[in-house]
Amino acid sequence: MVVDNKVKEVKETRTDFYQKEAEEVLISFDEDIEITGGEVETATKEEVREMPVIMSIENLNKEYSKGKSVLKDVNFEIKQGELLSIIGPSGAGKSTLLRSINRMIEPTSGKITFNNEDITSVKGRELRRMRTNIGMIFQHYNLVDRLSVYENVLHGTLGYKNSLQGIFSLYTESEKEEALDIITELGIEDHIYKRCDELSGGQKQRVGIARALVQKPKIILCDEPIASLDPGSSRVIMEHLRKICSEKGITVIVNLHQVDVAKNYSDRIIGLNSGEVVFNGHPTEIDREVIQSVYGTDFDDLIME
Ligand SMILES: Nc1ncnc2c1ncn2[C@@H]1O[C@H](COP(=O)(O)OP(=O)(O)OP(=O)(O)O)[C@@H](O)[C@H]1O
Repeated sequence: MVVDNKVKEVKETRTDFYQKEAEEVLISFDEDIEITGGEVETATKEEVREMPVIMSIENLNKEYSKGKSVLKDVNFEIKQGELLSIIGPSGAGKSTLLRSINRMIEPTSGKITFNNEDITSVKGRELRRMRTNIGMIFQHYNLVDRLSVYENVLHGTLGYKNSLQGIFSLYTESEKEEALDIITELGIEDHIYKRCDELSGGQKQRVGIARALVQKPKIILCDEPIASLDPGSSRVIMEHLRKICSEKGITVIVNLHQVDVAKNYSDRIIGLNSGEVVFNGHPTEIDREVIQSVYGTDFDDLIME
């Protein structure tokens, strides 16, 4: 009886949480939120269709524990040079999906093809080579706090070095020049010799982007890049990501909680609900009905056993 009451209480609390999240998404969708700023140039549906495919995800499944699928038969293509946002409620599987793309998380089954090469089970040197092509930025930045901005950015080149060069942080003149150019592009050149723990969140995230860029990636994965930032800093970060995509032709994939931000900056949006792709389309196709399907939840599925 005590256990039954506890389960009921947990169920009600979690149901309230997800209902509140869905309501907040709908409210922010209806309002003009500060983060989105002014007009942003994104690709039309036709332009996205014309972009070449850089990666294919086929029948991707992930189970952390046997029989409990977190990703369920996920299928979609990623285009070269698009900004693709992944939206969905907490626990939908956004991080799992993003981290499966560079194999930080091993999928349980399915296939990932990158530049026509099956990367689902590559190992060792091949896996490292594949990862140099895929940069990543994180919600909590993942920088080395006691090192300077410059050193953190130069760390992005480590994927190209042997372990001895890496240990002694041996960087070439051209790597240093390039890092400097990228730091300047991101507007953090005044802080170049500062330790990263002296920076604001928005500045730290720009260091994270610069570190990903020196890696010369073809794809940048961004796991909730603005979740810890205020609206002003969030806008700066989204504008940089948009620019990287439009001007450098790098594919940017962003996990986002804010539908209005996804709608404003993306060329395409994928909606995940309980590990399934329930929407894959152009931002202009997002309406209240789509939001309900992405954020509507079968609450019984969310109860921990
Ligand atoms: N390492 C892990 N071991 C076991 N279960 C996990 C692990 N990582 C995530 N999960 C579970 O997988 C599901 C999807 O989690 P994931 O973090 O991918 O979702 P998300 O959509 O990114 O959520 P959020 O928006 O809250 O970050 C959740 O139920 C989560 O509890």
